[in-house]
Amino acid sequence: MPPAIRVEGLEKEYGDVQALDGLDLTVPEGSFFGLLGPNGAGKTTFINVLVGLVRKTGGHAEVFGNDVEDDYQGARDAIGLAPQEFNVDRFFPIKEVLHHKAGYHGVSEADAEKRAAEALKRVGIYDKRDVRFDWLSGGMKRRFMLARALVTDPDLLILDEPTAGVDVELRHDLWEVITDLNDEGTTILLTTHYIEEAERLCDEVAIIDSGRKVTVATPDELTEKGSDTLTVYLDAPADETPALDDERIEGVTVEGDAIRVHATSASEVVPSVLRQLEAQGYTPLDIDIERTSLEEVFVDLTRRDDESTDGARAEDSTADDDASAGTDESNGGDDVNADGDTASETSDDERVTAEASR
Ligand SMILES: Nc1ncnc2c1ncn2[C@@H]1O[C@H](COP(=O)(O)OP(=O)(O)OP(=O)(O)O)[C@@H](O)[C@H]1O
Repeated sequence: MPPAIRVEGLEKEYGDVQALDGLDLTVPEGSFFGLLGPNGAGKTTFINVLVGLVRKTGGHAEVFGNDVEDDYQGARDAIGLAPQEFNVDRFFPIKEVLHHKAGYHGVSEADAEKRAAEALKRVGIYDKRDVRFDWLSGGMKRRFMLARALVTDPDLLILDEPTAGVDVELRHDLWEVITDLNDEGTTILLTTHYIEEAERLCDEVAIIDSGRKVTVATPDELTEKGSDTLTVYLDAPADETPALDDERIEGVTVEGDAIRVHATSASEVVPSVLRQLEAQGYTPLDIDIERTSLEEVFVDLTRRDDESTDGARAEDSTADDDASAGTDESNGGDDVNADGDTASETSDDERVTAEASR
């Protein structure tokens, strides 16, 4: 069985902007895979290439072995996408929006109805089935986006910041729904700015920056890349930095009565540090261990040193709005299916492309 996603040397240029710059990534079937990256890293562009909303300018991309361009329908039918934007037809009851969506992907009329009901039940808004999208609350809209992604019973569920701006309770509800789906075998690709979300849910995380992969690892492996801080509080201020001999120690600093020891795993060096301090005449009273968070590792791995960064990001932010809607302005709107989709899909993801490129 081919992997859920395999991309090699993937490139996308928007005029002068290199949104994807030789991205290599493999998402195994059945995994819960997180995609992290700072604003403008290329996450949405990557997703849009997979679902056929943006045409790549180089490299190779396939979904369950289907080339995203040469076998667009095969790739697209395997994917359920919950995009960042609420790109939903607002004039129909939500159950009809789901029927249309299922029908577009070849699901029969009778099955479409059943699937729509199941999807709405799963996300907890079945009682709202006759309501138009606009009349749903913000939280229900987020639930609906997930239902719409599920209605085709996809093998690969792509969630682009599914919990952005939702309250804690809904976030936990959505986590439960997607965790259940993953347990049932659905591969999940999740982009998020909530590091805690990636840490809790994902079995593997890819960090991308400037359109390239920085690293792929489990959340645990990533946090191990950072260093912890062990603080030892003494009975009196230290006059000088004690010499601590242990190859696991990366650095020692002193601040009054606090000695801070940086090490890959602070808890492992506690006995050795205390023993050495006591041998040098210090009296430790208390200790505190601060573990590196995935967030710190992430910031470290994606930190940009040059000062031009802020300016570059500021410019990015306007284009980002377009990116998330799947348009492709600088290329004159060369999206793969901006024009190619039938009316039955015009209420869906691809309609946005057409609208946005007007
Ligand atoms: N339609 C477009 N036209 C021109 N430039 C674009 C377009 N879409 C995206 N870009 C640029 O491509 C780069 C990658 O954008 P993309 O939206 O894919 O990043 P992202 O990682 O999804 O960001 P965010 O986390 O802010 O959603 C950015 O520099 C962005 O400005």
